Amino acid sequence: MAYDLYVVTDSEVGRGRSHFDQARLAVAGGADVVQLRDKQMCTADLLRTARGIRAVTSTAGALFIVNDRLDVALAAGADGVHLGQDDLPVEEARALAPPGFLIGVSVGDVVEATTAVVGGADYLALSPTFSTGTKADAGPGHGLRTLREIRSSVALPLLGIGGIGPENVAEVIAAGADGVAVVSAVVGQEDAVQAARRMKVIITAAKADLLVASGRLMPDPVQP
Ligand SMILES: Cc1ncc(COP(=O)(O)OP(=O)(O)O)c(N)n1
Ligand SMILES: Cc1ncsc1CCOP(=O)(O)O
Ligand SMILES: [Mg+2]
Repeated sequence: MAYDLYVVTDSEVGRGRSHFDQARLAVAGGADVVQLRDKQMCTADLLRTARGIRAVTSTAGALFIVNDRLDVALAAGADGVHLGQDDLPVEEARALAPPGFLIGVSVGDVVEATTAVVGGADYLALSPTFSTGTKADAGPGHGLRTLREIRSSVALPLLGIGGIGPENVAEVIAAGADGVAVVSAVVGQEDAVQAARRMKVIITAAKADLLVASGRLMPDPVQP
């Protein structure tokens, strides 16, 4: 399961585009995962939107995650749900979800990370990794030292989220993240497809650098 580039939709940052259009552009640019995140829509609209994004992500071979709402995720046939520390506890979601349904959990330290693992999480997101203007209540960034600590404590896929863009994504991967979740770096850009492609290129190169450094991949030969 690839989590390299995980794009979260946002009605305020998304330049007036619908969640569906943000998702369509994200997958056209190579996003591996799309999350529908909306705190304002009524449940019926959220479900209609989720069904549309389910279709476009399935066609593209990308994963589809719904933020907060296990009920909507299940009704739309999403691949999973993302839960924060104040949302439905992961063990409750696990008990309700069918086998194979993905549950992601936001964590801020090693204790929250190990608790989420015990509760049955499938992936973790260090939230926020850096400070961000996109989520008003996100608080200060936990930073790369915390990311490294979590990486060395848990084996689950680990994402960075918050304040990540082309300028710092390679550092986040080098610190041990399996991928990054972004809002403004993709859906906030005028050319969201190109922005996603650029992020993917940087992530892929950063992962290749790590493999070379670990001796598991031969470097490209230097051209004469
Ligand atoms: C991939 C990912 N990581 C973190 C979050 C934040 O979740 P949460 O802390 O529950 O905050 P809200 O997004 O619900 O405001 C996320 N949504 N996705
Ligand atoms: C949804 C969310 N959860 C933690 S930070 C964040 C917003 C990240 O937005 P950006 O990528 O624009 O910093
Ligand atoms: Mg939440």
